[in-house]
Amino acid sequence: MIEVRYGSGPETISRLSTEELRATFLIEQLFAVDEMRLVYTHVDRMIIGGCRPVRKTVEFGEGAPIGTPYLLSYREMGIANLGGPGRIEVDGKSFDLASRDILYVGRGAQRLKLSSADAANPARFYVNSVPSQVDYPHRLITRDESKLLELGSDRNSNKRSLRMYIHPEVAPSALLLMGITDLAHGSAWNTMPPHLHERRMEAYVYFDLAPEDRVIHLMGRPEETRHLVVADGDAVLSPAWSIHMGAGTGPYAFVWGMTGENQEYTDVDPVPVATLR
Ligand SMILES: O=C(O)C(=O)C[C@H](O)C(=O)CO
Ligand SMILES: [Zn+2]
Repeated sequence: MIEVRYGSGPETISRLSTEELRATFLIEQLFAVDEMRLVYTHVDRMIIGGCRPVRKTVEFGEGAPIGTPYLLSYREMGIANLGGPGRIEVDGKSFDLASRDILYVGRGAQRLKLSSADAANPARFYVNSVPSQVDYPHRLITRDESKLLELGSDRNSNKRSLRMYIHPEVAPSALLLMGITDLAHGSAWNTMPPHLHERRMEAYVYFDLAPEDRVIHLMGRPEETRHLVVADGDAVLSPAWSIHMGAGTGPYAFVWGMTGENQEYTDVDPVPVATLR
């Protein structure tokens, strides 16, 4: 079984109730204990998943739910570890992931096994997978190997460190991009100025949020924004027509993943804040 999200067009967003908006664009509490939860989205066919192996090794990779021999017969995948140290075995080859490392899994992988080094401090694995017709080797990308961009300012409460992991300048892939952004202490706003990228969709998962805190995530057309109130471990879908930005009531970080026509991180149209409605 795989959950399916069909998404929605920009013309319907103003008619959706809060619950409908959440059911369409928000994936709540993604990180299931001892099982891989996978959500198949029809937003550029990105599959989003999450898992916390605590008492056992979690295995996945079957293709039946998506009609292919294996899940990754025609797909590539990024798996970020957002928790304690963990291990991923891909067809018998082991990769040890520290917190904030990302594993790139190339097309053709068949069986994946996920485990935690310490059940008291379990790994938290976050998955983005997109269609691929190219073979790139599996590759562990450590936090130190990622490309760091320091963004924002204290004045705008949007200081943050953006790290690119699956990106042409760091680790090649067919069409997946993936990275992690950390807000600086005292800053609240991510993705400022907001932007659109007509040629790519995007997904965020927010993490390292205290249980009592929330991120107010803004989405929608610039001239008609909506908001989603998001908790730790929730993922948000951002179709190509939607802005994506947010402010937290406390410290947080998020993983961003993208796919579409290109991998040009700078192929974006900034939207001046003053034009938002
Ligand atoms: O805080 C940011 O800025 C981001 O992390 C932006 C995302 O990477 C993004 O929206 C890429 O298109
Ligand atoms: Zn973006």
